[in-house]
Amino acid sequence: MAERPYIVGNWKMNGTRAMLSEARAIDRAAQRYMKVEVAVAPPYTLIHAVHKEAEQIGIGAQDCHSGAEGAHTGDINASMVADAGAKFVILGHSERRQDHAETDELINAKIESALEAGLRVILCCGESLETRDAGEAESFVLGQLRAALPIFQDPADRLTIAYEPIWAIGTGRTATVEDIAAMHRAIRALLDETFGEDVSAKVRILYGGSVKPDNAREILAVPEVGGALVGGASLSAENFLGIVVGASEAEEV
Ligand SMILES: O=C[C@H](O)COP(=O)(O)O
Repeated sequence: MAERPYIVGNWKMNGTRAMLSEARAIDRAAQRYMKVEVAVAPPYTLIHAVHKEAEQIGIGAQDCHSGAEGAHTGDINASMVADAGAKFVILGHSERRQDHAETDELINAKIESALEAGLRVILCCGESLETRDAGEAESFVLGQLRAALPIFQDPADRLTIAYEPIWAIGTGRTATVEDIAAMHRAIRALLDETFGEDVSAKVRILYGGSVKPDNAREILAVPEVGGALVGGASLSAENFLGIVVGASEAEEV
């Protein structure tokens, strides 16, 4: 694996200031696992507070608006999350695509705006169960990525991909390691073809979907997997750090 494994906690719509103690615990413990890059994406309301607590971990946002400042009540743009302390933004998550009808076009506009604001992007992709059962998982996922990859001029520095099969998110059901490896290989081949192998090698591909302390090591030991995007298990420092430990152990194998 070219880079350190990257373990990112996506807190989704969870967390009040009471979560700051968890963030502090994650940050302090992360200093013991320097072979792993650790980050969290709190809700907008906590980005600045977590950023102020964090010495070791990276801080990101879960979304951003595609535009500059202006009359968009309730929206937050990329410069605003960067100003609050975020260094990356998660874009294209299936919950945004489903709950907010986000299209590839809108996601692309958000990517452009995030890159302009100096943010790194974690670009999510993943198929539904129907698509997988129809045998179209790979073409669907690669189609999602083909729509966005050409925007990245400097992918080595700016892009991380998160493959998250929708049917594995929050369900307790993970894809098999064979399925994960196969999809990650297909994504890698697309990155090689789009950017060339040297640049592609610097882009990590994360797996997301019910990653927990008890399955983290097995998933993260898959050579094609460069880390994990963790939802539910990132809400407790103990569970999240269990995954960081799994990543650290998988790295030593
Ligand atoms: O962004 C994280 C993913 O949606 C995975 O969520 P989960 O770990 O709760 O399944």
